[in-house]
Amino acid sequence: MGSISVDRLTVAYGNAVPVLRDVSVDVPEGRILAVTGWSGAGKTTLLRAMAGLLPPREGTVTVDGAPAWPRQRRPGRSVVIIPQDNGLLTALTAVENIEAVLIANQIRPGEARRLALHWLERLGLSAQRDQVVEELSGGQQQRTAIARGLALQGSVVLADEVLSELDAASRGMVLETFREEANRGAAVILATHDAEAAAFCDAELQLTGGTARPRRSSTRLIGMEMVS
Ligand SMILES: Nc1ncnc2c1ncn2[C@@H]1O[C@H](COP(=O)(O)OP(=O)(O)OP(=O)(O)O)[C@@H](O)[C@H]1O
Repeated sequence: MGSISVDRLTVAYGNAVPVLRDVSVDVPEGRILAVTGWSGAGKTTLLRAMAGLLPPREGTVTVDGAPAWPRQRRPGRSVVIIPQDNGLLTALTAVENIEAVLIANQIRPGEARRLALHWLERLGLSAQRDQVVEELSGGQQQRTAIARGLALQGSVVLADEVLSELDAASRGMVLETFREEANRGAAVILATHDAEAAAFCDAELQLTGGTARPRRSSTRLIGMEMVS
């Protein structure tokens, strides 16, 4: 159902030295890719380029066979990004945050409510559904953002450092939901510093270039069939 292909991708901010240089990776449907690397290595940059939010300087990103850039504004929810900073509206409740995004994506209000409640329950947040976000703990906010992203049922799911505030039990639950998403047919990409989470994934793309060593190859891939 979902696949993403990154081919010889180079991304830079303005005229600066590229953050990513010559990165290639394919994530077929049903697979989970971990994107690892030190702070500043370019994990968020890669996910944003995969989502079509940043233009390639060179190379391409292809989602389900279509170019990710320029980003399509047509209705549809093929690529979903769960951002590192959550991006929740703090004055709204957990359920309202999810409903608002679903309704903005052409889902009818009744169905949006049903889906929002389902995903909050799936992430262990039924008791928090009517609490405003600013009253939730960091980990509860992170799980709310994950529930909001998964409720969109994207064919490609990009999760940016979404485990950082979670205890071990919650991390396990979230990884299990990502596995279910992959089993549904999505391609899942998880940027993480967590070695255990990376080991749970089907393959790992380690970014080693960053801005500190821009002349070195940016990628190393562990996991055979994803090498392109
Ligand atoms: N909007 C921007 N404008 C200019 N430079 C940026 C911008 N966003 C990120 N960078 C730079 O790009 C590099 C990679 O940043 P990025 O956020 O992709 O790294 P990361 O691996 O996700 O880091 P972390 O693990 O700390 O989240 C950094 O040197 C950063 O300063």
